[in-house]
Amino acid sequence: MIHIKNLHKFYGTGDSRNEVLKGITLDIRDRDFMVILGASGSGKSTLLNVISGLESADAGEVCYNSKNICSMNDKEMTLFRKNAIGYVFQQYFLLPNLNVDKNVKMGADLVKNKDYRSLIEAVGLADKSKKYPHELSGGEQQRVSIARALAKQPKVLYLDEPTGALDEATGRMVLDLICKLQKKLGFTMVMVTHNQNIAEMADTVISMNSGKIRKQYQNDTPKSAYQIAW
Ligand SMILES: Nc1ncnc2c1ncn2[C@@H]1O[C@H](COP(=O)(O)OP(=O)(O)OP(=O)(O)O)[C@@H](O)[C@H]1O
Repeated sequence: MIHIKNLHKFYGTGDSRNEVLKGITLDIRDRDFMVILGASGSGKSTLLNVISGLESADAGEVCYNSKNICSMNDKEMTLFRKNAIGYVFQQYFLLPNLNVDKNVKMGADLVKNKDYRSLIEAVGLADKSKKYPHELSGGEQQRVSIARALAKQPKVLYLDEPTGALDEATGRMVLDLICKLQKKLGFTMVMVTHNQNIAEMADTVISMNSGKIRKQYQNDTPKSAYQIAW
């Protein structure tokens, strides 16, 4: 369980000081698939970055199993991110001079996971494991970045617009894959997206506006990537 309590985040100083998170309180259940929706600039990515430990909070708490990451020092935070968290972004951030196998191995090596090749297989790229990122399509590169994130065996996977750079058919395929892997491996998943239709796939949906949560609801029967409109 992740407990987020009265979280505040500011950017800038003086007259240009901007409160981007205005007291967010939220619980994320283990194994939940949570989608965060909201207009551009509402604070979705900032919330994701703060609760995943990529950015610091200015006030409030983010507790993983009762441990508040906001009071961790740099060393503790690095260890926490390494051991507990996986990230997938709209840009794939693959290393261009490493092939698929080596890109995924990079994630696996952080936690000494010897079984990372099963993930390359799970994302359907076993036959392309010797290819370099520039030899792959966008959807294939995103699948590599998902395999790399999961090779760390994270307890929570944070995704920021993972289908933002993909066409509809590829986006559906990537979402379907992520959801199947979540069911199989049992991690918690929090995804930021502009695409309101994707919210129908989630267990829990958060809607943000001007740095606050305006709406939160559960889907009793989440849809699959092939059942939603796009
Ligand atoms: N590093 C930063 N420095 C200053 N302001 C920032 C920084 N990052 C974000 N902001 C501001 O914080 C606000 C929220 O940004 P954020 O990226 O969290 O919104 P978002 O809802 O994810 O938007 P989008 O959907 O367009 O990605 C915006 O007004 C943005 O300009």
